Amino acid sequence: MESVIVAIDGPSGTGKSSTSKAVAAELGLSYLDTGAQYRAITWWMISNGIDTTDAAAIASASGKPVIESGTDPAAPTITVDGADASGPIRTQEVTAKVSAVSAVPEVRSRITELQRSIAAAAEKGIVVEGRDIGTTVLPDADLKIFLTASPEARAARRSGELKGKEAADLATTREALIKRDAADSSRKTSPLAKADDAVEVDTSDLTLAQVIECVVTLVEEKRAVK
Ligand SMILES: Nc1ncnc2c1ncn2[C@@H]1O[C@H](COP(=O)(O)OP(=O)(O)OP(=O)(O)O)[C@@H](O)[C@H]1O
Ligand SMILES: Nc1ccn([C@H]2C[C@H](O)[C@@H](COP(=O)(O)O)O2)c(=O)n1
Repeated sequence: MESVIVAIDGPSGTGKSSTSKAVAAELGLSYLDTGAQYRAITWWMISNGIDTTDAAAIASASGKPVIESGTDPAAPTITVDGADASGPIRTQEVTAKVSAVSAVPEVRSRITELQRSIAAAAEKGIVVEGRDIGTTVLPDADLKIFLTASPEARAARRSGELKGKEAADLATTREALIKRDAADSSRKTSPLAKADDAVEVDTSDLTLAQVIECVVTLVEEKRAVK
């Protein structure tokens, strides 16, 4: 079977990670969570005392951390300077600061290069999820999907996830999602955007299983005509 490259983009909480992992596992493909890489570099900046509001300081430190991503969809990994970063990158502090760090052009060019080399090394193909995969990172992807969902649906999903941990009420969660999407969509360098040739899937009223089935079908259709 020929290798296939699938780009899945969309705002926060639309189901990119859950869908991409499941589709990759079902089709025997690799999986890359590019948001985890931006979170990892943000965590490194915070841990190393870099002011995350100072774009020049972020730019000059951006080449320092060594970020590695494991692409097995059953057990994706992320390390920074050899240490497991999968827990620390999910804190509210990282979530609040990741948009500012990922807007710095030097950060984006470094992480984009890393993403392209990982995709090129995936022999059977890969599902890569993020914000600018179809537009900038892999503009020649075989299939581009843009997932959307209403802010209400996305906030409800996130609140369900956070229950008992760093729980916030629904309205606060909704506002935080909207604020992060606005920052990610309005930055100058490769903003969150739908590629012209992407297939848009509104997941608001679909179960996760339905979204997975829809994307698997789209990949299989692409493979059949390759
Ligand atoms: N169609 C769906 N119906 C109900 N819940 C869903 C659906 N898709 C995803 N979820 C749930 O919503 C939450 C967010 O999903 P996921 O992390 O995959 O989104 P995401 O787009 O990758 O978000 P982010 O960009 O913030 O990482 C998870 O708890 C997931 O199980
Ligand atoms: N291709 C990407 C992926 C992610 N980012 C930034 C913007 C997001 O707010 C942040 C965290 O992503 P998440 O873990 O929520 O998917 O990372 C980006 O700029 N480009």
